[in-house]
Amino acid sequence: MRVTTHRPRPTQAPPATAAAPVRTHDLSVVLGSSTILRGIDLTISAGETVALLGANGSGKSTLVKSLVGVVPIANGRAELFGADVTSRRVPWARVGYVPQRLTAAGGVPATALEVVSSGLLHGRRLRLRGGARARALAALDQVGLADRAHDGVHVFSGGQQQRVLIARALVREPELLILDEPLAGIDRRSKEALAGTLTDLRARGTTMLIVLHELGELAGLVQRAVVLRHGRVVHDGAPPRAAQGHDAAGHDHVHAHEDQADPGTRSPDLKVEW
Ligand SMILES: Nc1ncnc2c1ncn2[C@@H]1O[C@H](COP(=O)(O)OP(=O)(O)OP(=O)(O)O)[C@@H](O)[C@H]1O
Repeated sequence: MRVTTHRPRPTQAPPATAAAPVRTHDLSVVLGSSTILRGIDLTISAGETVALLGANGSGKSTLVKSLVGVVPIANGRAELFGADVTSRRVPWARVGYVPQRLTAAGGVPATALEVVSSGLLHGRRLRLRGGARARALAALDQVGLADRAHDGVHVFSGGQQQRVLIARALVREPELLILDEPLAGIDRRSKEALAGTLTDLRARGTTMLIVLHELGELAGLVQRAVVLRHGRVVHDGAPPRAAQGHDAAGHDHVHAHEDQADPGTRSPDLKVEW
């Protein structure tokens, strides 16, 4: 069943004066006694699709968490749509965020429609408005799960649960979508469905920041890659090509871990494996 009730997004470019969806300046994050991010300068303009890449522990999740205010900023600043993320001015209704490795079920029996509808609730709105059901169905349709709307998410596969959570972020029709490892641990069919969803969103002008371990199914979608190593940006530009043989069946995807890599002895071409 295809439900096509979502409202078309205007396609015209934002005014030249519009604040960038994401901007950081000299951003540093300290967790415990460790400096996790150092001097991050990053601007993402409206409509861009940016991959945030890097080895395990390089700071990717910490960076997106600092953008959505989940971890404190030690130095510098981060802004969403021109509003400092530590202020009350952030237009959260314009932002969708799906954290890493969160299941939709959470031990609570709920249907996919209920989980997605909850995305329309927030601090000041604890009751759903008219039209919420149609919007939730449309968001489920965007991730290819409209026909499973009334099924309990506890019976869904990991990939389907991930798609429900993405639908929960999409139901508010965010202008900025931040996804942390959306492809991790999901089956190939779900990956392809997700790639299709994100391609549609890009066509509608949604700005996307996607944390990825490797480009994989999203290689054709990503326009720009920001690569972190040891909490610093070491590349910001064209997406890298996959390492030779990385896509081959049987490749074991062994990746260097930041904690294990010794900067003094690392070979020059052991940059970040994706
Ligand atoms: N709450 C915390 N307290 C102390 N250190 C932390 C905390 N959270 C994360 N770290 C450390 O910060 C570093 C960066 O972690 P982060 O999760 O941002 O990396 P990542 O690039 O997203 O890795 P992965 O690809 O494995 O998800 C790691 O060394 C991690 O152990």
